[in-house]
Amino acid sequence: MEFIFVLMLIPRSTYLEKELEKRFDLLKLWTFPDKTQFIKDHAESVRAIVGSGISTIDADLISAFPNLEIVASFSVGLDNVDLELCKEKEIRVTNTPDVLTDDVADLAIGLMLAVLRRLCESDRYVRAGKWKKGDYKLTTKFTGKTVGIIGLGRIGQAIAKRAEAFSCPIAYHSRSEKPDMKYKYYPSVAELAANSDILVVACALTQETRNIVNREVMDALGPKGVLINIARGPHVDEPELVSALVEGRLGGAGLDVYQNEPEVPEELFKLENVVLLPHVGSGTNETRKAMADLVIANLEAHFSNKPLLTPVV
Ligand SMILES: O=CC(=O)O
Repeated sequence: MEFIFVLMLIPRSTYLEKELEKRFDLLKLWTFPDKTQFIKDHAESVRAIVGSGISTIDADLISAFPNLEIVASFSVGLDNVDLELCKEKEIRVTNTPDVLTDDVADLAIGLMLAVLRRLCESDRYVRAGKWKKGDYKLTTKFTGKTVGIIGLGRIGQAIAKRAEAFSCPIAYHSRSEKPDMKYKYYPSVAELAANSDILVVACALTQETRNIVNREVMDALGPKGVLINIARGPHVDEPELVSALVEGRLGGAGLDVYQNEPEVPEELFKLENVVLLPHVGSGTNETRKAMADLVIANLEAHFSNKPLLTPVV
């Protein structure tokens, strides 16, 4: 497909870049030192933007390209895209659901095990030669713990299925009860937290779910409770989380996402009951390739006037 200008905002996948280059005229924003000049020069030509889940696609960016037809995001989350404006301007939006569900759910379970069984800390113990001086301390059992999930969408359900294999009772909170689900529903997040050993954030980030894990929720989870966040940093009141962990009001946390990535509150670096990952939920070779293929398939469908594979708008 020649002379279709596609703008990629940040480098996320060399495979995606190469495959896009085979099919479109790819413009890589990060390679242009003067972004304002770049936008002036290419305002009329850009017909597609490839987003990434972490790059902001707001009113300013959208309005800078009057011939923009589609935003194809290399992510499932679209909280960084102004969806309302896209709707208004009839700009199509796609994301990459399903293909990353397993990886993100696997990682959530990995974080639960890592926090409760202190996997990272005991690895550091061996590497530092401390084992020769004595055994590592006892940790906390995972099997059978009650797992509370905020958001029982695709990823929430995949986490529930995996946790069930560890004999964990499952409970959840979502906007409304899902009658076809056998898990216990709590209409409030604080109630869910009070009745869970491990609380997992697995919902989309929206105005309603921003700071859904606040001080009240952390206090309800309590000094033995563990918070896992594989969704988005702004779901959690981060300064409150740091205080709760530092003061021992919360038992531990496994985090893949933060409010201001790649910044991570340094107070957390000292805590053994915290496992910190650099936003790698979908970060496997297999899944990132599948996500890239889906981005490309959506763009190809759009520019061949075929139905989009994973349309959101
Ligand atoms: O965070 C990653 C995604 O939304 O896919």
